[in-house]
Amino acid sequence: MSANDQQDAAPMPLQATPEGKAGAIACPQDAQERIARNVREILTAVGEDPTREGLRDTPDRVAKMYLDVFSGLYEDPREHLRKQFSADHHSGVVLVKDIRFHSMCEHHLLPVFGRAHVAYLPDGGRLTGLSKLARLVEGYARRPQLQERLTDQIVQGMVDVLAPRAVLVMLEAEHMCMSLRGVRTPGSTTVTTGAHGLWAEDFQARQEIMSLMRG
Ligand SMILES: Nc1nc2c(ncn2[C@@H]2O[C@H](COP(=O)(O)OP(=O)(O)OP(=O)(O)O)[C@@H](O)[C@H]2O)c(=O)[nH]1
Ligand SMILES: [Zn+2]
Repeated sequence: MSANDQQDAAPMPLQATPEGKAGAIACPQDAQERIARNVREILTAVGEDPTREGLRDTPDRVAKMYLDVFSGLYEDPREHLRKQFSADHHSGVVLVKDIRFHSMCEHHLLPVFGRAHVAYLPDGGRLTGLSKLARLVEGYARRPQLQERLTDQIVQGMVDVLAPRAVLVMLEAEHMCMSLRGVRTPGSTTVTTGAHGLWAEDFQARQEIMSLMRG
C-alpha cells in the first residue's frame, strides 16, 4: 500500500438500527444549563449547600463532563471508517488489540472502563485506518451504554461500512456500578464478544482469533 492509494471511499448510505441509536442525534441547545440546574438540585437534595465555595462551580463542571462523556451521541461513529485504503491483495486478519475505552453504564450512570479488541477480515478491497477502529469504539463508548450493545454496535458499524468477510469484537471491562456500590465486587471483569460472517459461523476460526486477542 502506498500513500497514493489513500482515498476517501464513495459514500454509502448507513442504515439506522431498529433503536435508531447507531447514528447521531442533535445535542439540545440548552443541555449545559439544564444539566447544571439538575446537579444543583441533586446537591440540595442530599443536604449539601450548592452555594458554598467548593460546590459553586460544580454544577457547570458536571454539565461539561456529561456533555463530554456523552459526546458520542452527537456523532455517527461509523463515519470514521469511511477513510479507506485500497487493500491491494491483503486478505489476512487485521486485529487492533487493547484499545482502552471509557463508557458510562446506562443503568447507574457510573463509569465502565476496559479494553476492546477489534478484528476483521477485509473483503480484499477495503481497509480502514487502524486508528479509525479505535475511533469507532470511542464514539460508541461515549454514550449511556450496555456493554453488550456497545459490543454489537462496534460489530455492526464495521459491517455497515467495510463489508468485511468477518468481524470479531471482544470487550473486557470493569463496571464501577459493581465495584463502587451494589454488589461491591471490585476487580471483576465482564467479557463480551460479537461476531459476524465467517467468525460467527466457524467455531475453529473464531477460536484462532480469540487466542490472538488474548495472547
Ligand atoms: N447486562 C448488563 N447489565 C449491566 C450492565 N451494566 C450494569 N448492568 C446491570 O444492570 C443491573 C440493574 O439491575 P437493577 O436490579 O435494576 O438495579 P440495582 O438494584 O441497582 O442492581 P444491583 O447492581 O444488583 O444493586 C445490575 O445487575 C447491573 O449489574 C451492562 O453493561 N450489561
Ligand atoms: Zn451500572
